[in-house]
Amino acid sequence: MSETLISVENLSLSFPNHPVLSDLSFQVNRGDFLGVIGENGIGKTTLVRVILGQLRPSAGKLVIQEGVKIGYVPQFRNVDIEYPLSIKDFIALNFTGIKLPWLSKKERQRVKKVIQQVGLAKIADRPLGLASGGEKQKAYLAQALINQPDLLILDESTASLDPNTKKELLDVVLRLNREMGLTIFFVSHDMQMIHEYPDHYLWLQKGKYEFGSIKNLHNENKEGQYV
Ligand SMILES: Nc1ncnc2c1ncn2[C@@H]1O[C@H](COP(=O)(O)OP(=O)(O)OP(=O)(O)O)[C@@H](O)[C@H]1O
Repeated sequence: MSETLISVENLSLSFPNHPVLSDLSFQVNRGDFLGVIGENGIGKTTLVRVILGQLRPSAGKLVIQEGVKIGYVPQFRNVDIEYPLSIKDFIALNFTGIKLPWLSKKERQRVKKVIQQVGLAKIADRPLGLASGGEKQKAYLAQALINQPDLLILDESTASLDPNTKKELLDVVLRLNREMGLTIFFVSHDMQMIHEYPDHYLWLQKGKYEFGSIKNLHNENKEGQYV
């Protein structure tokens, strides 16, 4: 039986006078690639914040298996052209539990490894400020991988990237999923990407939701976009 990393049971969450998530139940198993879709304001980021422990459900529960490490890739935001750190140094910023002001040999090897995994080896010494949008987003992805997470959350991480760059980033994510068994929680508006990459989907809708295998996501919605 597959190992459950996140188990959500009858979860509801309301802000004052504003119900957002209602009676939600689903599971994320190790190795899943879950696509989370839904229109603006439906509660996708709110759900991510519950997983990250920043918000408490109003009812029901969300249980994360003990010891599960989470990596988080934010929405793309531009970095100033003057930003002084190299891509490599930027990625190393995310190490947790560093005891020394400089990196150990093991940590340097880890930085090298994630840089290779996301395909930035050739430009690792270039200032991050001079990198393209796609390269910057790969640097954020590498940062999220540095502490060897079990679960990677991508919250609209491909929004505002052009279609080819989006695909390139998701190809890297898919490889991490397939080859290393990294569990993916991919939040997106982009129905086409949801059809193409994930193996499961969670579709948040007003007062209801759908959860299941991607083959049950109806084809008539394939061209739909939630923008
Ligand atoms: N701290 C808060 N207090 C009150 N309302 C909030 C708070 N955070 C979010 N909301 C509201 O809850 C709803 C869900 O927001 P959320 O950011 O989860 O939506 P989303 O699906 O991620 O939307 P988007 O696709 O636009 O990012 C929105 O109406 C939002 O305004």
